[in-house]
Amino acid sequence: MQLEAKDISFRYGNGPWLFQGINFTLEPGEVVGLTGPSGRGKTTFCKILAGLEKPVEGRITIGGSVISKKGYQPVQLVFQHPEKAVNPHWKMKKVLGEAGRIDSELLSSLGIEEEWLTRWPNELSGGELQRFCVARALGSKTTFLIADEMTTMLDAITQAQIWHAVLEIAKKREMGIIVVSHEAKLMQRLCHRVVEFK
Ligand SMILES: Nc1ncnc2c1ncn2[C@@H]1O[C@H](COP(=O)(O)OP(=O)(O)OP(=O)(O)O)[C@@H](O)[C@H]1O
Repeated sequence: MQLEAKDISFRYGNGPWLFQGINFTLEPGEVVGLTGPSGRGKTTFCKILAGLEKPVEGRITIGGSVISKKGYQPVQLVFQHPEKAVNPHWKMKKVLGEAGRIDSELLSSLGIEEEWLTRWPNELSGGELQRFCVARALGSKTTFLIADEMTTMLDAITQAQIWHAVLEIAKKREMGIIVVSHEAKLMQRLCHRVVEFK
């Protein structure tokens, strides 16, 4: 089922319009890049797609139906800074628990070591923590993943390992992905098409 944004307009409070009348679709299994200058509203648009921000106009649907606020959210978002996305008072096993049951194959494909599960978030490196955020976003009910600068702060090897694992899973599950990045080479390598936010 397709993820569809129809006639989306948004502004914060009474501020200027960030964007108006945006139409966008993402098919299952499709990898689409989102690029454009800083501050144009890419992250805001991603939040709207994931139901974290309400559009002023327009609607988001999956297979023609508005996504319910209750229960597991099928559109999952991973941001650049994992330390802002996890509860510092929860050990990693509990952090992962938010996604429901996570299979150990997924954890090992993301390079997550068993021993890390008993640690606190501040006992992991940024790259290690981000692997957990990716794993958490890939619960079995996720149908679309939004990667907003997901690997920007990581070294090339970690970046490659994470994307390899994510793309394998996406292929297996026919999951659609949005990649937000300023790195043209990464976009070229990963995406079927790229949309520019002007
Ligand atoms: N909660 C908020 N309240 C008011 N303004 C906001 C809020 N969040 C973001 N903005 C503003 O909205 C604009 C768009 O921000 P957004 O983060 O969506 O842009 P972006 O295209 O993702 O930028 P970047 O490429 O730098 O990440 C910016 O000018 C930002 O200052």
